[in-house]
Amino acid sequence: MKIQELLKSIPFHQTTALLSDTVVTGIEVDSRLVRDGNIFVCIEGFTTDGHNYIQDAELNGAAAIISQKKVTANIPVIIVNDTNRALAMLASKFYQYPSNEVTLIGVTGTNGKTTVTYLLERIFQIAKKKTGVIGTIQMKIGEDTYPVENTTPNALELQKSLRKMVDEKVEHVLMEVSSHALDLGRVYGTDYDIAVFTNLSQDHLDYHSTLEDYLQAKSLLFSQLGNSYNKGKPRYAIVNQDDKATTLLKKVTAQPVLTYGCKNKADVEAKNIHIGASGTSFLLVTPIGDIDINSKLRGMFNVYNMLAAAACAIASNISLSNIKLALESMEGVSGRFEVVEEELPYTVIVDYAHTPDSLENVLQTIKEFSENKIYVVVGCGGDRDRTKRPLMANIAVSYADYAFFTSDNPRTEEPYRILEEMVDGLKKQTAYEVILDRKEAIYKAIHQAEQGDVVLIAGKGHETYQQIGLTKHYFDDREVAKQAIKSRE
Ligand SMILES: CC(=O)N[C@H]1[C@@H](OP(=O)(O)OP(=O)(O)OC[C@H]2O[C@@H](n3ccc(=O)[nH]c3=O)[C@H](O)[C@@H]2O)O[C@H](CO)[C@@H](O)[C@@H]1O[C@H](C)C(=O)N[C@@H](C)C(=O)N[C@H](CCC(=O)O)C(=O)O
Ligand SMILES: Nc1ncnc2c1ncn2[C@@H]1O[C@H](COP(=O)(O)OP(=O)(O)OP(=O)(O)O)[C@@H](O)[C@H]1O
Ligand SMILES: N[C@H](CCC[C@H](N)C(=O)O)C(=O)O
Ligand SMILES: [Mg+2]
Repeated sequence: MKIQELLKSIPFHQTTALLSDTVVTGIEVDSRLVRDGNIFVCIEGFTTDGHNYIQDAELNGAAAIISQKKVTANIPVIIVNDTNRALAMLASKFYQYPSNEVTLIGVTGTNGKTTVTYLLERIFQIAKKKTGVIGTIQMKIGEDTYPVENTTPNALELQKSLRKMVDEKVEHVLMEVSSHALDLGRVYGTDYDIAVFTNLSQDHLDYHSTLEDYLQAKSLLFSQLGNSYNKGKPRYAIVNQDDKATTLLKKVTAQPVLTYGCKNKADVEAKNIHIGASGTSFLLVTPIGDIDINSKLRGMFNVYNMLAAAACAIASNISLSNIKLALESMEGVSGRFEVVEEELPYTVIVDYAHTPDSLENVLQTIKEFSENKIYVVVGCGGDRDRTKRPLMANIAVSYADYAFFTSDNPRTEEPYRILEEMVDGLKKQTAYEVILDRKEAIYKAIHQAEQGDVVLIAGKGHETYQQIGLTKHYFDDREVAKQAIKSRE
């Protein structure tokens, strides 16, 4: 694409040199990956500043620089107010607005995003639509999977991935949209057909200064809904009527709203809810009719996830019978309430609960069906919201009979300090121990379990690493749990 054509996507900019008829061969944000004819976009990061690498980019053959500062270079420099936003606009144009060519569903909220996207994947697969998924676990195109760094990729990766999906005939894309992504403009210029909100509770207060700030970031998905390029498509906002944050989301969206809930009157509701040890049943009440659902997913929080997915499916013209078939055939999501081995005298569950609210939900669910003691193995991530540490520790001991506090990705923090911050906040004398090494903690918990006990290993779910310092060491809670179970025999 000619550079003049590409630059039409960022109308207000200044150039330091007259631009030739240069053909842009690609866009790059990492100077080390720049190739001949690429334009290099300088991003101010959290660790370093892309503006420091302009010379590297030049040496690697960059054709032009997009900068938000006055810089000197031997190639044209295009100055914009905000390079993050410019990147999103340029990438959307370079990849020819792929979000206009698929039905794009964005899911945001503190908990349940991954679960809702996989419920939707199942629903659209049952309805014989080719799907793509972008989220915490991986990126998926049909059945092909690709590793990811972030829950929501940066704008460049996102537009590239969406184009690949269009090329591979994907019709419905289900993607998680994190608050970081919304705040950093990773999804500007992306045209969502449906925006879904799960819930809001405390997380990420390291990044967002207050809960209001965090909500404001999440609300961008709703205020941006339908403000993009293709004006022809119907769009919907799907919101949780039982969550206070929904009031703001309804205000900021200009699109029709479909509500779901169990407590307050909503368009899509669950009635006669029964939460059992092996699954959940309820009557799904919707504007297009009512239908009984018998799901293998456990916990009240999963009723909410199923309602969010069902509301979204209804907005996408999927029949109730297909919704039922999909919800009932869903076995679960990797690392979410995953029972490690069936047929044991005790139960071992691996779950991705890494926020106070999710930990409480999952422990509440276990408490409802457990016959005996509950053991919990849990930690808190390093370089992340410190205020959730004492909250999670208190929740762990108030539901479990015994807690093992252990490492969960200490990253660049001193691992022991994180655990100290957890236990220092404990409000009552209680039964717990601190075991720094996660494998040792899992072994000890599993070795103590007796008939009818439940061991919950929380926080890492599907993750296959333990990050200590800057190094990710291979670690899978499910594999370690299996080894611990075997070592008892
Ligand atoms: C805080 C944050 O969002 N960081 C993201 C950011 O990294 P960074 O700010 O550290 O980038 P940096 O290293 O300072 O580099 C700045 C710029 O200089 C460039 N550079 C750097 C070196 C060089 O030699 N040449 C060069 O050009 C880099 O390519 C970059 O463009 O940009 C990277 C590339 O896009 C991201 O992978 C990285 O996410 C890190 C891994 C991260 O942990 N992010 C978390 C907090 C996050 O975003 N999480 C949310 C999910 C949260 C949830 O809902 O639970 C997510 O969406 O994943
Ligand atoms: N609707 C919900 N409400 C509260 N807790 C939930 C809900 N759904 C799932 N959980 C809990 O949160 C954990 C994470 O679920 P999930 O991965 O679906 O959320 P997520 O929003 O994608 O998280 P992340 O922000 O890490 O991407 C689950 O393992 C479960 O313990
Ligand atoms: N998306 C979340 C995942 C947290 C998972 C937990 N295992 C941790 O490392 O804190 C984050 O990056 O904050
Ligand atoms: Mg997720």
